[in-house]
Amino acid sequence: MTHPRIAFIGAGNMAASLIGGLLARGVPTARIVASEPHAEQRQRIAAEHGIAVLEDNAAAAAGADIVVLAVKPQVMKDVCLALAPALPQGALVVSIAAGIPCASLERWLGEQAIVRCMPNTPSLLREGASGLYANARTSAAQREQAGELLGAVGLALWLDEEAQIDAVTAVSGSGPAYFFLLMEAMSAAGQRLGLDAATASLLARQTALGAARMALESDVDPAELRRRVTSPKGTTEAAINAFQAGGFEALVDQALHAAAHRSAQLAEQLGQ
Ligand SMILES: NC(=O)C1=CN([C@@H]2O[C@H](COP(=O)(O)OP(=O)(O)OC[C@H]3O[C@@H](n4cnc5c(N)ncnc54)[C@H](OP(=O)(O)O)[C@@H]3O)[C@@H](O)[C@H]2O)C=CC1
Ligand SMILES: O=C(O)[C@@H]1CCC=N1
Repeated sequence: MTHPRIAFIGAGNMAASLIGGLLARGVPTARIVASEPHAEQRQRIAAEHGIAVLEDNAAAAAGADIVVLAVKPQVMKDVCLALAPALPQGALVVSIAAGIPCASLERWLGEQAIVRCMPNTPSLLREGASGLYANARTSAAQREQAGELLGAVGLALWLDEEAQIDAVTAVSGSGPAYFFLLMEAMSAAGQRLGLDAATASLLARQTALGAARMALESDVDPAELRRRVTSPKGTTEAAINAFQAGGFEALVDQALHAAAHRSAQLAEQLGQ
């Protein structure tokens, strides 16, 4: 199988997760290159993953079949304007930036096949979840290429409308952080209840893994799985009642709306 040549522009947290996941899937190191302005980060990523990490974005993009834009939304315009003349003919651009719409990328890069996607960091373990949206210039073969790229590191779902990316960002793009927050809070509470830090943390993390696997691997929906843990007048009921008295569902709703709103706001602020 011939692997496409993939260039990552920006080698930060999300790029490193995708790179790690792709390599674990068997993509040869020689097919992946990245660029990154800071020498220390270049050396770290190169040493960790065994790929070439260059200083110059244009040099990294040269000869690439897929150029993944993995810089922060705040620098995306400048990066695109500088990169535009160096984009290889026929290359597919994949943007993972929160907020930045395809129309802005097209304005900065020129007439270009662009897939906008929202991945998440569990891609590193090939347990990622991404939503993808392709602009009108993207061919069927390029859509397939993008689907394979993100599908190699986890679940990759195509979206009907670009605006849905804001919701994907709120649910799964930012989502790992919510579960980490819950693990932190459960671990801290466990310690206050008398467990040592290592035991409380391990119990919280393993329980998250077990619950996630049950929710994904059984035919039973999470609400029923929760009911099966919740004995009438038992300990779980006491905990769930406390969550609900504190407005847990409303708080989750509020948090996800804040994330989606921030994604739309980034488009307004940075997409011009
Ligand atoms: N982190 C996540 O979980 C997710 C992030 N994303 C998106 O991925 C993108 C990257 O986020 P994340 O990885 O968290 O951020 P990071 O800051 O970790 O990564 C961005 C990288 O780009 C580098 N960079 C800065 N300026 C340039 C430039 N001009 N050319 C090339 N590289 C540059 C940064 O270097 P330096 O730090 O030295 O300035 C940094 O290493 C964002 O657009 C974000 O919205 C999407 C989904 C999930
Ligand atoms: O926090 C952020 O803006 C990025 C996008 C999704 C996850 N991290």
